[in-house]
Amino acid sequence: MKIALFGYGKMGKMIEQTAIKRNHTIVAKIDVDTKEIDFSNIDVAIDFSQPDAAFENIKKCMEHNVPVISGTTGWLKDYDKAVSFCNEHKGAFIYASNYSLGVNIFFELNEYLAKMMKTLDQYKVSMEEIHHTQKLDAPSGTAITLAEGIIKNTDYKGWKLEEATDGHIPILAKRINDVPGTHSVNYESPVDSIEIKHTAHNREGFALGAVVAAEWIVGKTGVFTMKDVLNLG
Ligand SMILES: NC(=O)C1=CN([C@@H]2O[C@H](COP(=O)(O)OP(=O)(O)OC[C@H]3O[C@@H](n4cnc5c(N)ncnc54)[C@H](OP(=O)(O)O)[C@@H]3O)[C@@H](O)[C@H]2O)C=CC1
Ligand SMILES: O=C(O)C1=N[C@H](C(=O)O)C[C@H](O)C1
Repeated sequence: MKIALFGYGKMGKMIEQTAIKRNHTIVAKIDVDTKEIDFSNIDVAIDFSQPDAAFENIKKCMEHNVPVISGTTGWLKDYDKAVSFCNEHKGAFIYASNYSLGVNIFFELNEYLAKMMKTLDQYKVSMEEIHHTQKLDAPSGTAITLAEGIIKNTDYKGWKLEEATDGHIPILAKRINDVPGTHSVNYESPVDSIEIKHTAHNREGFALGAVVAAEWIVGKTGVFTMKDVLNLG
């Protein structure tokens, strides 16, 4: 496949390595200064750029009928607009807050646990995410997906950064040098606690998942998720 990378930072570079190992070709590396893009030579675009750049990049690809894999976080206020735009242009689009297989299994586990905890009022949930200090958004996209998975299956009304007492899930976002991404969900009662945790050791899992999603989407039309790609039901 001929892949265009929107964003050639930490993730763009890792995706390039993974794509080449899987016999794909990187035909474009696009950043904020790129003036012209030859969309006729692109099979699929992968966007790991910045929160304020992602939506415009995604729309540009859809306008030119190029399927888009979106990994950038922190732009989700525009997600519904991206879905409408994709449908209007009969495009193909996947957004995932986290492309790693392990985190997508963790998402399923989180929802299963939330269903079991729904009626157990003695347990209070909280979440923690830890990332490197260059990260622009907080909480992480993955933490938001985890919170949404709990909210969907319990009576929690929403999430809040740090302290939360009024039916919201508190999320603590920590920034520590070089941490690729750690997420934990904790249920605390007066007598015990239950914690589930995912720790990324490096960025390879994110990159592999994004390339697998790119391979999967070519030739399809519609808006999909990693559940579709990984057949997680
Ligand atoms: N979904 C997932 O699985 C994962 C998602 N992410 C997300 O991916 C995004 C990128 O992460 P990461 O690679 O670590 O970040 P980096 O900051 O290392 O890379 C982002 C790159 O995007 C470039 N950029 C800025 N503006 C534009 C633009 N308009 N078009 C194209 N590129 C642009 C930046 O260039 P410059 O430096 O010159 O500004 C930079 O090179 C983040 O939102 C992060 O949260 C990260 C890991 C996994
Ligand atoms: O910025 C990062 O690095 C990461 N961002 C994603 C997120 O916001 O959840 C995924 C991963 O945790 C790494």
